[in-house]
Amino acid sequence: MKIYTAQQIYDADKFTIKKQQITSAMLMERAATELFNWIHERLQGAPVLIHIFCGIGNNGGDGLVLARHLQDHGYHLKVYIVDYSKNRSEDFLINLERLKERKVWPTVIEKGSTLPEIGNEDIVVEAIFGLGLSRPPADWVLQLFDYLNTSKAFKVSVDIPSGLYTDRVTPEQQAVEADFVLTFQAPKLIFFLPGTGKYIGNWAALDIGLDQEFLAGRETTYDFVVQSELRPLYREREKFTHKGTYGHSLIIGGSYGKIGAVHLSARACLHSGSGLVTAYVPSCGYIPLQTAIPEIMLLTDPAEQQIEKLEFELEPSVIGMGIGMGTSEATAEAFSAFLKRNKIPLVLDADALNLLSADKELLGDIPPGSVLTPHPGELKRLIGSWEDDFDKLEKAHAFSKKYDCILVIKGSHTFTIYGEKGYINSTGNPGMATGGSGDVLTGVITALIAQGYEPLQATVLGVFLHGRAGDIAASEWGYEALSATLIIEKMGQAFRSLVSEPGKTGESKGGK
Ligand SMILES: NC(=O)C1=CN([C@@H]2O[C@H](COP(=O)(O)OP(=O)(O)OC[C@H]3O[C@@H](n4cnc5c(N)ncnc54)[C@H](O)[C@@H]3O)[C@@H](O)[C@H]2O)[C@@H](O)CC1
Ligand SMILES: Nc1ncnc2c1ncn2[C@@H]1O[C@H](COP(=O)(O)OP(=O)(O)O)[C@@H](O)[C@H]1O
Ligand SMILES: [K+]
Repeated sequence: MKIYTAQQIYDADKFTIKKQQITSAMLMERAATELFNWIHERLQGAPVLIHIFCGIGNNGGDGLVLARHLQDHGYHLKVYIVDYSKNRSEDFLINLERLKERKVWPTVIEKGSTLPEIGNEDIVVEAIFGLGLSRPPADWVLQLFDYLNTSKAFKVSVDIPSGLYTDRVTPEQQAVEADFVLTFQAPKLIFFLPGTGKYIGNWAALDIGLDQEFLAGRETTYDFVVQSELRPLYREREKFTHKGTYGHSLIIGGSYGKIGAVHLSARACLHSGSGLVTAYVPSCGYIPLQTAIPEIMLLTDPAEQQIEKLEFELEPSVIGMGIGMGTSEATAEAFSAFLKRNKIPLVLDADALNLLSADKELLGDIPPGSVLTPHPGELKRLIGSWEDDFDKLEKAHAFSKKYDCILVIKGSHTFTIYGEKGYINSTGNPGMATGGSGDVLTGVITALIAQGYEPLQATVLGVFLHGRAGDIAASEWGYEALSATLIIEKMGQAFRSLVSEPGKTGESKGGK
């Protein structure tokens, strides 16, 4: 699902209006009718009080159309005009007249107005600012946002939470904290970034019939990856195949007290379809790993407690490395010498990333197309600190281009960055914020590369399946009890769901 910029949406509006020979007011009618249908379907005429706060632009116009439809269907409502400017849009004015024809007279809220009482059981719909916000709102408007935020009423934002920009974040940012955002046509990038996503409890994208051909023709930087896009990538196993068909993964890592990390990666790799899995660990890992996972093979470093040599004859299809490996001087030296010799594709995580951050020259030695999977702390060490999420993305793209690597920014919505492009993951849950879940991801991506998936496809698919397995595990165990091992156990179901379930598209988890 492409993520469009505000300008691309405005362009699509214009194109659609021209091609379908409709007026902009008709497009607004269509958009707001979708809003109404969504709400009506859920409320079914319930006698709840709905407060609708409208701005004076087209976002406010949507609010007015919604108010008219709710009024026509007998809902109990109060409508307000947040009068932050005298530049009313044409379609706002048309719809204000249409509402007044129904004898609904909105209350004007301006600087100094007493704000309306909102009950805990009421519903607030806010259509104050949409994509058009271009400068900080006036203080009294910000106070209104605060007032809405302190209310316990369920808050629905139209298109985006008022106060958020679509293409930047400001340090003083103040916005409506929406329980639900009903957004037009496609989700917006800000829904998925930690700094702005927290204003979005949940969201749904409403199809307002913008021209599909025009939209499909737009180049976008980001894609919100949904199941229907991944399904065609999935390679079914064929009958006359053998373990050699599905690659040999080598998992390198571990140190005294952190052998479990290799256990998790290797097991995840095994359960994600790698034909063969070997682990390379310090000698202290031999007995526990051999005992815990009989299906894998082991190579050991001569050193007992940490990796100090990193030499082996094996020629695996791919190497996943760094988990639990430590960053001691001896390990760093072995790692550096290994990188100079190695030509095999790499998936680098945890301490491999920390070692690269400590000596950035080593980044020149990683094979092109390698996958790096940092969590935010590791990312900061790799690319330096950032001012906000947009700055972070810019630096991540620059890093990926400079070192020709795939950068996986792990988080609530994991971003896979490769060159100019970014892929936003749609699966996963806060239960996965538990030690070892990243080690599992390393194993999953490694296994997919071993099976012949291109590294970028393997990464995007692996991140999705890892999150899906976490979601399946959470539905059974809840968030608190979720553990990395439980994620691995659900990998099979995650693969199966890719082919057997229809998959949701227009609606997703939010940031709260
Ligand atoms: N035909 C269309 O273009 C459609 C637009 N739609 C709605 O239109 C919205 C965009 O509408 P607009 O472009 O009118 O913009 P908004 O309604 O978001 O904002 C209103 C106007 O306020 C002004 N403004 C921006 N920041 C301000 C500030 N801090 N203080 C005071 N004034 C400020 C701007 O001039 C802006 O145009 C979308 O988010 C969506 O809700 C939908 O109705 C679908 C169709
Ligand atoms: N709140 C969350 N929502 C969705 N996924 C999450 C959340 N928190 C963590 N995850 C996922 O769990 C994994 C955690 O990785 P990481 O921090 O490296 O863990 P560890 O180092 O303990 O293995 C990542 O894939 C991340 O995307
Ligand atoms: K809004």
